[in-house]
Amino acid sequence: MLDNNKLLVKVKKCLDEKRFNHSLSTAEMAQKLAEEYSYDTEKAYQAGLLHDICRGCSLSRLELWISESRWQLDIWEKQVPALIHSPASAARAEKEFGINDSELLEAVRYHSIGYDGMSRLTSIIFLADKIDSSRSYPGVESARKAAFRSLDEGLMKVCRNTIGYLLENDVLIHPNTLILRNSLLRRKEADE
Ligand SMILES: Nc1ncnc2c1ncn2[C@@H]1O[C@H](COP(=O)(O)OP(=O)(O)OP(=O)(O)OP(=O)(O)OC[C@H]2O[C@@H](n3cnc4c(N)ncnc43)[C@H](O)[C@@H]2O)[C@@H](O)[C@H]1O
Repeated sequence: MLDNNKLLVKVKKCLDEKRFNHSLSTAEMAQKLAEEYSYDTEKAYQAGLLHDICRGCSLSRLELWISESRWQLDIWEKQVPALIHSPASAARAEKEFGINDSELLEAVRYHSIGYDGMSRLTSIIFLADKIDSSRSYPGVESARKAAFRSLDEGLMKVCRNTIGYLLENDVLIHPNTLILRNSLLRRKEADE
């Protein structure tokens, strides 16, 4: 595993100040969630730091990162340029940062859209990206509290916020997030 200080310096070079601060607070939130849910806090912190390393890249650069990697875009991601930075960040983490931990890379790759059946780390990064201390949209505080009651409760709130936000903006919603939300709802109903 890379030394955290070296990683911070390298990640800082990839991002503007606002994005770097978001990545840092996502890493800190991921570390807290990992502690809460008995996961490797160091790995969660590093995944949080790396999750957006391609967020500032041009579309052509994003496509280049993907084309030179084993990662692929699905048919929905191909239609939403704002989603391409996630698989591209996984590709860059692997190639430029030398990360070879497949669980960490998968958490970076799926941090925007999630999917039903996510690992604990992927769930933590999906959540941390949306509830980190730099976010201030309506409903974020309630999602933060839910995330520390249970991972599923946090995921449910974050899916609801994300889907509502995308509907409000009349944009395409990736089906992974809809399927994740339906599955969480089913699990909740089965537990009641
Ligand atoms: N399932 C999906 N299908 C299709 N497109 C998707 C998607 N999930 C995310 N996207 C879009 O993909 C982009 C990247 O998303 P992410 O990968 O989740 O977030 P980001 O890089 O930190 O992006 P940014 O910070 O610029 O985005 P924003 O504040 O608008 O928002 C980032 C996130 O913060 C939350 N959020 C922000 N403002 C909100 C609001 N007013 N209400 C509720 N939730 C809000 C939402 O979860 C939102 O996705 C975003 O533009 C997002 O809209």
